Amino acid sequence: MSASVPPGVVCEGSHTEKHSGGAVDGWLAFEKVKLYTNAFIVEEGRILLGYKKRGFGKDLYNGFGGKVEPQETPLEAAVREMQEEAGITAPLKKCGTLFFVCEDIDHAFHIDIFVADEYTGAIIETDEMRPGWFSTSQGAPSSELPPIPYSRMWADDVFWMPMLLAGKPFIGRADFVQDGTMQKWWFAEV
Ligand SMILES: Nc1nc2c([nH]c(=O)n2[C@H]2C[C@H](O)[C@@H](COP(=O)(O)OP(=O)(O)OP(=O)(O)O)O2)c(=O)[nH]1
Repeated sequence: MSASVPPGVVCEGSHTEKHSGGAVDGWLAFEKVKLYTNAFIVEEGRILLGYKKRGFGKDLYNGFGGKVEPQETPLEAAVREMQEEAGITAPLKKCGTLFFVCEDIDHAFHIDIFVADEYTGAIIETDEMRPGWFSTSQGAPSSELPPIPYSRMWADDVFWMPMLLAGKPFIGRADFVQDGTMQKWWFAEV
């Protein structure tokens, strides 16, 4: 199916809507868009997340990422951020794109999401992130790792993370109001 996608979401081919909802009809308005990255290591039934120690998204678990600098491609930025925030180098591949709008921030976030199934280097805690492994097989009694902590992640992640883990490319948008509530969302496989 290829029905229209939310404003800000770019979809060149066809897509299949997977999740949508929210308490309001309209999407939040935005003027400027800034480019960001977010990257994950997924290997052998586990995923590397970082507990964000400061700044935007403080106290939430997330992938490793940040702003794309003017001279960089999103892939270069994703590799750099992974090195800066977790100390490792990974052959990242793009797996999705997220458009994120916060009522109290003057720009929208275009976030390219990357994943790799291997890395080199030693994982380290940094000033920004405390990395840790989580089980990707939710509820599997044999796993010694904790399950993915969705209740301590951005509220939209539970919708697209299963597509990332299944290796299915995805797009989506989530709007948040000032108190941190997600007020509208839409996600699709592409
Ligand atoms: N999982 C998830 N990540 C999100 C959402 N919204 C959102 O901005 N992010 C990510 C994108 C970026 O990786 C990160 C925001 O970047 P940041 O605030 O760390 O960027 P920054 O400019 O401070 O970073 P830096 O370049 O200085 O390292 O949060 C979301 O809804 N879910």
